Formats: sequence, structure tokens, C-alpha cells
Amino acid sequence: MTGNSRKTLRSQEWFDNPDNPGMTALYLERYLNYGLTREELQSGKPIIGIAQTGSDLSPCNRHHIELAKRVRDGIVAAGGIPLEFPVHPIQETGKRPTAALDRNLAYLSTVEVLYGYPLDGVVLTIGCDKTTPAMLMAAATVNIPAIALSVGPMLNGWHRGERTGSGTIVWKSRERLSAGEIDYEEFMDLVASSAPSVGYCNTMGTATTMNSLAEALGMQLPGSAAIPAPYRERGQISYETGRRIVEMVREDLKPSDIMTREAFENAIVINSAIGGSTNAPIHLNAIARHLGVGLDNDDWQKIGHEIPLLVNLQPAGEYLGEDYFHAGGVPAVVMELMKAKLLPNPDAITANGRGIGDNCKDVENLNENVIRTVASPLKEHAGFINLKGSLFDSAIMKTSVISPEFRERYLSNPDDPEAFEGPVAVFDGPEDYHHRIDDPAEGIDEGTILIMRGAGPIGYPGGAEVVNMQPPDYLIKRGVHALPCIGDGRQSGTSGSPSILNASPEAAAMGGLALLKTGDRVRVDLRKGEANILVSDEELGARRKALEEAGGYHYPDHQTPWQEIQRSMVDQLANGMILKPAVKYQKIAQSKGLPRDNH
Ligand SMILES: CC[C@@](C)(O)[C@@H](O)C(=O)O
Repeated sequence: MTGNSRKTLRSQEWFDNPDNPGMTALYLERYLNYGLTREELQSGKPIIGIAQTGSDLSPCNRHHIELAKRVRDGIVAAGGIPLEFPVHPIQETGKRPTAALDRNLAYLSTVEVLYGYPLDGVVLTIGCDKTTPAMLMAAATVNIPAIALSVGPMLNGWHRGERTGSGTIVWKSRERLSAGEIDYEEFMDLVASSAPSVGYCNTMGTATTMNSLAEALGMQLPGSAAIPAPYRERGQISYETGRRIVEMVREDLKPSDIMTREAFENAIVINSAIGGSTNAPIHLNAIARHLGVGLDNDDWQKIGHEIPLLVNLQPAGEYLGEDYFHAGGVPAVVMELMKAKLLPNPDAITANGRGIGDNCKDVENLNENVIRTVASPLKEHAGFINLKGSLFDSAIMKTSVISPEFRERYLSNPDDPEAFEGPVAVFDGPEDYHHRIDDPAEGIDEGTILIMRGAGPIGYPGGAEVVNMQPPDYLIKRGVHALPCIGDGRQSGTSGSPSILNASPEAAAMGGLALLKTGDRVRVDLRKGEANILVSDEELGARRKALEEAGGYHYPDHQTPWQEIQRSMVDQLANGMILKPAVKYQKIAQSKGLPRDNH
């Protein structure tokens, strides 16, 4: 039972190494103790990890506990051995101060697991916002064969015959609560109705975005991202995913073969067409950097801005996850883009070994209200704009959620189209915002630009979803539903706010936002891609000097060891918020050999 597959399977370096019988025995015996046999571990069957992101603490991904059973069945059916292991939980709606803080922690620990244990391939269970990038970043760094499995969105939410979508219903109903149109009980009922089953956000929030983009990148089986969590097809694709990873190990099809620059270009285009979250550039830039693929926010504007919005899902549109699935999901979007020759790289290889174009060219769009054609889009140019200026080096704006009201009020000056300027109200964190926003003495009116700072990767810490700031109650009552918002934090993908966000460098890294004072004027010009403080360079220089002398922009002290460690080495949102030292570790399964024996 020895030796035949040592050259091809890394697991056999643990379980069948005649050069070091002592270690082989030690590695083997503990994996036998719950019933695995020597035959299973030593006969050259691929050993497949299942990176389990579901738990009671992670309700969005919890259904993976069930789905993993079907993944196991698929792995065994294809001749592999499944070994399931837990991933550090990341629940966007549960973790304080923000789940984004934990993306890099889950990444780091998964790298250690994938590299340091006898695994030949891995199924990455993805779902809630940060679990997807954390898993893909780890797979990118280690570069053993890997396939992602989405847990799927919740069923559609309903309240009195209306679709209620995750997150989006919170932001909309909060406004109605502020306007006195509903009471607290109805507000709670509305929000609870949006979460009717297992799964993640049923809107095109960050979760559906990132799961769609994992498919767009080629890391999931075609058609798998949009299947709602409770549907039977979800269990079936779990089984197929388990089968496929065993073949991928045999073919040695690795993340670096799939997630190429071409695949990222496809993903950017698909992100515009689906109306994807403003968190997508952060995470895709991060994954790309861990692969050594060049990608930045200029690419997002260049490749993505002119792509039309096709998917009619909240927050940019009206439908929800089940509708997206029934219309055809990602493959139908890809097919529509290909028909109009808008998909840049149809030949990019996907997890099933075929090109994305090949996978999608013959699928049907089953509901053109939900997935529009390029000839009849929801919006013509729906991608991100990457703004620069004295406020920051980079901040993005999601143009697909600019409402007619916002366009009319801020972007329709015939003498200065696509530009606005005004005085700012500066908030240092969400507590400051909540404390001051409704106070009439602050003098906030239709002309005010709201600024959120201290909310980035260092300042918050972690980069919190707090830039979509609601106007004061008294303005909402007068029918003003959105003021321009600018900030160095993030916002929920379920928010319909056209905020200018992910500003890098953040105030805590002494970006231009740190120098702003309430009452300063700021000018934003979308056509020129600029955002500037209308204060003289001399004055800004003097403010910078004074702030530096005072020790820099002040932010709250660390509360945990990880907060301190991450703050000391985290990059800015535009650069993917990655841990700076980690990017030099690439393809370590190939570049670093095996780790040393442990005894
Ligand atoms: C409720 C919405 C969340 C938590 O998913 C959000 O993080 C998002 O970006 O979509």
C-alpha cells in the first residue's frame, strides 16, 4: 500500500512516506482514531478539505453544515476522502466593531490550514460578505486546487404583498420611521420579513455580489451562485462540487490557472451588469494581489464604468434572489453580455475546465424583466467611477444607484453638469454622526455634503459600513431622501446610496479627509473624476503640520490583540485592505516546498 502516488499527491508526503516511517505512523494514527482506514489514507485517493464557514455564530453560512454532507458524498463518489475543518466565523451582521476586521484573520488561519495539513484540494464554503474573499485569498496564496461553493441567498422576503429585501428594507424603513410613517413594531416586522429562510442576503448586497463574482472568476461551477439556499438544486450542486474538486486535483487545476487577469476583467464587467456592491473592488483587488495579478480602482472604472446595468435586483432595481435564480443567474447575465460582445475574455477557464463563454453561450434568459438585455438595460453606464483629488487618492462611486431625485438635485446644473459643491458637515465616526445629525443647530440642509471619517481599516478599525448616512429627520420630512456622502469607510452593498466611499488614504493614515473642518467647501466633478477641498494649499499645509504635531488624526485605542496587529500592517481599502507582508507569499504550495515535519 505504499508509494505509488507520492509524486503527485501532497497528502501522501504525510500519510505514505517510506523515507520517514516514524512520522508517517504519527501522522496516520490520529486520523485513524475516528474510523478512517489505512486503505483510505494510503491508497492515493485525493484528500479534500472542506473549509466550513458555517456555524451558529454565522447564520448566513450556517446551512453549509447541511450542504457539506452532500459535498462529502460527491467527494467520496469521485474517489476522494473528505476532511472538513472549521473556519474562523465571519458574520457581517453580528461581529463588532465590523466583520471586515476578521476577513484577514480568517485568510491567515486558512492559509495555515491549507498549507500545513495533508490536503490535496479544498472546497471553500462561501456566502456571507467576507467569507468569499477570505477563502479565495487563502486559496490564491496557497494555490492548491480549490473550488468554491456558495451557500445561496435566502428566499425572497415578503410583507403585505411587497418584496422585502435584506438590508435594503432596513435603510428604506429607517427613513419611514424617521418620517413618522411607521412605528417601531412595524419597522421590526418589516425587517424580520426580509429574512425568511437559511441563506445570505436576498438582495444584490455584498454577499450575492461576491458569490456571483466567485462564479464570474471561474471558481464555482456554472450556475451555482444564484441557487437559493433552501432549494434542492443547492444540495445537488454541492454534490457536483464535491465530485469536481477530486477531478481538479487529478488535473492539477489550480487557483492561479483560473483567477487570471482575464478572469478579473470578466468579473469587473459582470459586477457592473449585476449592479454589484461597492465592497467588490476591495475584495477583488485583494484576491488579485495575493495572486500577483495587477488590478486597481482605475481598472474598475476603465473596464467597468460603461457597462450597462442588466440585473433588476434591489438595491439598484426591484427583484430579489429567487427571481435572479429563475431568470438564469450569472450564466444568463454572461450570455447577454456575450451577445453584445461586452464580455472581454470568454475563453477564461473555469472550475469545470471549460471557458466561461463556452459554459454560458447556450443558456436562456428566462425573464427579461429580471435580467435585462443589453439593448434594454436598467441604466446605460452602471459601473464605478474612481475619484481622485486633494480629499483622497482614490474613492469610488457606484453610479447604478444614483436616483433620479439625487441626479436632479446634485448633478443637473446645466452650467456644471455631473458636478456639485457645497459646505461639509464632518463626522468622526458613526457615534458622532448619530449624536449630531438631527440637531438643527448644525445647520445641515439640502446643500450640505456629509463626511464620515475615522471609519477606515486603521481608524475604525477594519473599515466599517457607515458611509451611507441618512439626512436629518427634518429634511426627510421635507422630502430630501439623500445628501451627498463621502467617507473613508465602506457601506452595505444593500444600500442605494451613491456615496463616495472607500476613500484611500483614510483620515487615520493622514489622507486629505483628516484635514477637513465642518464648513469647508468641497467640489466633486464626476466627468473629471475629481474630488477636491476648496481650501488653499497653504491653509491645508498648515493644518497638516498642526495635526502631525498633535500626533496625527485621533482614533480609538485597540481593544484586542488582533486590532493592534492588523492596524500595524493593513493596507488601504483601494489596495484591498490586505496585510502588507502577506502579498509577498504567493503560490506557496509551489514556491515554498512542503513545511517541515512536526516531530
Ligand atoms: C445587510 C447587508 C450586509 C450585511 O450584507 C452588508 O454587509 C452588505 O454589504 O451587503
